Amino acid sequence: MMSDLAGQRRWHKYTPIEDGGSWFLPNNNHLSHTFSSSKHINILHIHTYILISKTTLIQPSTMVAISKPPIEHFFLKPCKQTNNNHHHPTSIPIIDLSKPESKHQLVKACQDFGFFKVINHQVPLQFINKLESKAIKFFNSPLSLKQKAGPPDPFGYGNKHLGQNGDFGWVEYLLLNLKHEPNHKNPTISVFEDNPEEFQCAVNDYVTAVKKMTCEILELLADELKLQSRNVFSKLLLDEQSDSVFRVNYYPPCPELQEHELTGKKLIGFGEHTDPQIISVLRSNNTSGLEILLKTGCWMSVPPDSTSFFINVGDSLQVMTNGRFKSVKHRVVANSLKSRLSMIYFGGPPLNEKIAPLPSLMESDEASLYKEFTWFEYKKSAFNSRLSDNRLGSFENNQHNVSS
Ligand SMILES: C=C1C[C@]23C[C@H]1CC[C@H]2[C@@]12CCC[C@@](C)(C(=O)O1)[C@H]2[C@@H]3C(=O)O
Ligand SMILES: O=C(O)CCC(=O)C(=O)O
Ligand SMILES: [Fe+2]
Repeated sequence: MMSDLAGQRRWHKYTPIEDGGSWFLPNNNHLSHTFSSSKHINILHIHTYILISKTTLIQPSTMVAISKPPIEHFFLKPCKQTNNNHHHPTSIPIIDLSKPESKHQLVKACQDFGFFKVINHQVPLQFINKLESKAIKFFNSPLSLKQKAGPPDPFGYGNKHLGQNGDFGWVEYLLLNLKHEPNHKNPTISVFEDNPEEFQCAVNDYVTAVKKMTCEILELLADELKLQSRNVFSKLLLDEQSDSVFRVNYYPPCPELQEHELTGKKLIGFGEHTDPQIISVLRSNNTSGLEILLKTGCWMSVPPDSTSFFINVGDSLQVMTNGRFKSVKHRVVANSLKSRLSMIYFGGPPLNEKIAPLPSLMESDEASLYKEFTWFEYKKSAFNSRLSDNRLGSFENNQHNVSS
């Protein structure tokens, strides 16, 4: 069967191939070639590319017939278990920062979920709103302009590609380096033509306030864990050399998704993963999408709240607490009608910092669950991994060498 695809103007849905699957093709003048179903090649990479790209050229040499509906590859498997069990409803822990006695709850949240919501946080609303409006302006500007700040290597503007290893998502983002490096200019700055410094200023104000709140939380945690000093965690973020990053994610609405939502299908915005750093602090607009993986193996949707912060334990904090705190798996599903904008501060240690369980936390006969490594080593390995990989796996101590 041959299909001539010349001159398609809109997204089109086809059902032309033997297995009866339907598939989508973007509006793309360069797709003026003939597809033949005799050349079946099942490459997910190409399927997804064809599905999601409204702007990217697809080289004729990579054109293949598609035997399955590409949009299917973006669908997430529905959860068989239910999380709205009426007897034991699961809800996200809410920590009121104006009540220091909440530190007990804070530790419990890090142990049970690796995730919690923070209210009464003292981060000035004006910083949040200013940065949010500048970010929205950026994402709403022409693609050609945004691309001047890309591709992310790893910093800069990214569109649908996540990391360097073929992960995709229905998302655009700005990834910015917060590490103090002489002569380092964030790649995005030049894109804000009217006043480039203003954007950097908005980022600095926001990050400074969020970092302050984050350090307070880390100190409450250290306190409650009875660690030798309150600043064991926070000093890593406050260090001049702290390797922290900042990210703004923009999930455009996906109208094509509407018909599929009726059947309960979900589209990947940002695939499941854990964050490698110590701690991640997220603020989003009021569009849902974020989900966390519960111990039951069930994904729970996090109700959005633009006035609060959502915090998750990163892999490094899991290691420093020898597994007491959990680096939670999370993901974002795309929305058919509303855009989601999230801003995330990833607090990381200096590159040369040794990441290991804190001695004062270990019981006398307790063995480290992890091999010794520096943040540099872990980060390098993380950036070479795929989004959903179990990145800590190769740093775990196995049964034979735990006693050492
Ligand atoms: C596939 C990816 C994409 C990674 C690296 C690797 C695995 C984990 C991803 C994140 C998740 C947390 C923020 C980030 C900045 C980080 O440190 O790890 C992300 C990074 C990227 O978006 O580039
Ligand atoms: O954009 C979001 O809401 C979360 C994205 C995320 O988990 C990340 O960037 O690491
Ligand atoms: Fe994340």
